[in-house]
Amino acid sequence: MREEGWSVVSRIVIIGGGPGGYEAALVAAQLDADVTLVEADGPGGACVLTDCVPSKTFIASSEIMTGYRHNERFGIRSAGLDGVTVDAVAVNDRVKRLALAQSADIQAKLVKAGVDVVHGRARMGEDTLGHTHQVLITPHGGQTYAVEATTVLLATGATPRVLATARPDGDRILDWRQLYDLTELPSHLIVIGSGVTGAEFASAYLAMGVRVTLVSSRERVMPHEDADAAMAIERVFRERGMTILSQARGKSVENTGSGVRVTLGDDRVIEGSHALIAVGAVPNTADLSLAEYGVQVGDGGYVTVDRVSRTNVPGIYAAGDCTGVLPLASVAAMQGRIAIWHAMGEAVAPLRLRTVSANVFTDPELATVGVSQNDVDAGRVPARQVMLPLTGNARAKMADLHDGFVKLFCRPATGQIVGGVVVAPKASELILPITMAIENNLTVDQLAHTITIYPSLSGSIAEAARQLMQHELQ
Ligand SMILES: Cc1cc2nc3c(=O)[nH]c(=O)nc-3n(C[C@H](O)[C@H](O)[C@H](O)COP(=O)(O)OP(=O)(O)OC[C@H]3O[C@@H](n4cnc5c(N)ncnc54)[C@H](O)[C@@H]3O)c2cc1C
Ligand SMILES: NC(=O)c1ccc[n+]([C@@H]2O[C@H](COP(=O)([O-])OP(=O)(O)OC[C@H]3O[C@@H](n4cnc5c(N)ncnc54)[C@H](O)[C@@H]3O)[C@@H](O)[C@H]2O)c1
Repeated sequence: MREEGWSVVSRIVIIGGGPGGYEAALVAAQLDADVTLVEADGPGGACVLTDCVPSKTFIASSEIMTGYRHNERFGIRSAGLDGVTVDAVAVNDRVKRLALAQSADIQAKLVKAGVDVVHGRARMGEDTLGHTHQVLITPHGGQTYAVEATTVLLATGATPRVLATARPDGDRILDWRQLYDLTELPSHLIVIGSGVTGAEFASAYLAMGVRVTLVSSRERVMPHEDADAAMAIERVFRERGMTILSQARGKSVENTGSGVRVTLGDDRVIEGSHALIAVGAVPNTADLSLAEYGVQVGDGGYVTVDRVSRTNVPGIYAAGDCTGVLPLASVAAMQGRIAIWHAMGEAVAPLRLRTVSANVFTDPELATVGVSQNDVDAGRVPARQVMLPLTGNARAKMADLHDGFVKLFCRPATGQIVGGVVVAPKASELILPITMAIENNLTVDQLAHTITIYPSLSGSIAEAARQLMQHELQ
């Protein structure tokens, strides 16, 4: 804590107003720095305007449809899904309205904190080899001017990767940022790419009643996620009628005027009404004059940073998706805060990825934290583990949940919890106790002694811990 009356004035320029940039700006303002944030599209960045927030809002609408689909099983009779229609314009308007409102909230917060928010673009200027860095700022509709900054934070995010033979046209061939301009639901959506983005949209459109074909380049969907979890979710997708083409690559997509024709790597052709291209993202680092300034950029154009967000050039930091460290909003925000704390001489702990929890918002959801099955199987981390299906859980039975499980990993000798996976509705809310256990070095014994609500899905987390205790005694 600083003593009363102590203040620092420091010219900080932040390029990019997503979570990496705006959270950093708030920390800088709190520390009395003179801070300018330059954002091309709107406060909140792509996270709030086009990526994370809109997709989760769309998924919230799809969950309402899922509720209608299951009501008969609970003895609730309605006209069934026949009487339920999706007003695509209303759904998408809501998505865009909430995104803009969130962006406006962030703008207000930044202004109130004293951040100078510039709507425009910025890049590095001339390297004068002095103690400050020149940043060139071009406000929308204005003249370019230069600012000398003691600290620069690059937080420019990433953009959907484009396949040259399947360029999004905003009409029938779409990237995930163009989906919300559709005025009708697709009749048959072909999703190319089964990473987290592809899986989330495939799941949400399927729930909306859309016919979905998922083109998956690997043997299973979400190849970077826990294999048991990804296979459980793939099984649910198939049971609900999704067509999944495994080990298939989208080679080209053609807009035929009335639909799309997708040619796969093995020259098979599939037809649908629309195609969603979800084949990853590329960092927004090409237009920042980084090479001229000597800022090191690694494979794929990601800015190279250390665990306190420093680039190789003193005074220049980077945070978020432009660094490729772990493309999550939560990680971007922490990298940004760490950069400012470090730059302003505050006590700062280097970024720790060990306790970052992540969630895939499919139905059911998939949440993970800590060491993974791959780490254990490859012998990188010695661990004991248990995988407990939710089918035995009383609350799951009441809610008619058949798919899902809790998996826990702990140290063999001490029982210290080191990782976990939850596949369940709202797994994003259920992963927290495991995250807290890892963060605080708790053991399965301590977790098992925690009294949980009965009946509750979280009861299965304590139950999994109990099973690992029993295992220890054998
Ligand atoms: C479909 C989708 C869903 C996602 N869902 C989740 C989720 O549920 N949870 C989660 O944690 N993460 C999610 N993510 C990831 C998350 O959106 C990103 O990790 C996060 O946006 C990264 O924040 P950032 O600050 O690095 O960049 P961004 O949010 O991309 O913001 C960067 C901003 O910088 C601006 N910019 C770029 N260049 C310049 C320049 N030269 N001058 C001025 N401004 C510039 C850009 O216009 C952009 O607005 C999702 C991603 C996608 C694609
Ligand atoms: N809920 C969340 O937190 C959330 C949601 C979406 C994205 N994200 C973040 O964004 C990151 C990137 O995810 P993503 O899914 O956008 O990208 P990704 O790179 O993880 O997945 C893209 C997939 O497309 C495949 N692919 C590439 N070319 C293809 C082709 N021609 N045909 C078929 N498949 C092809 C790749 O093999 C890969 O599996 C994630 O790791 C995650 O951190 C997070």
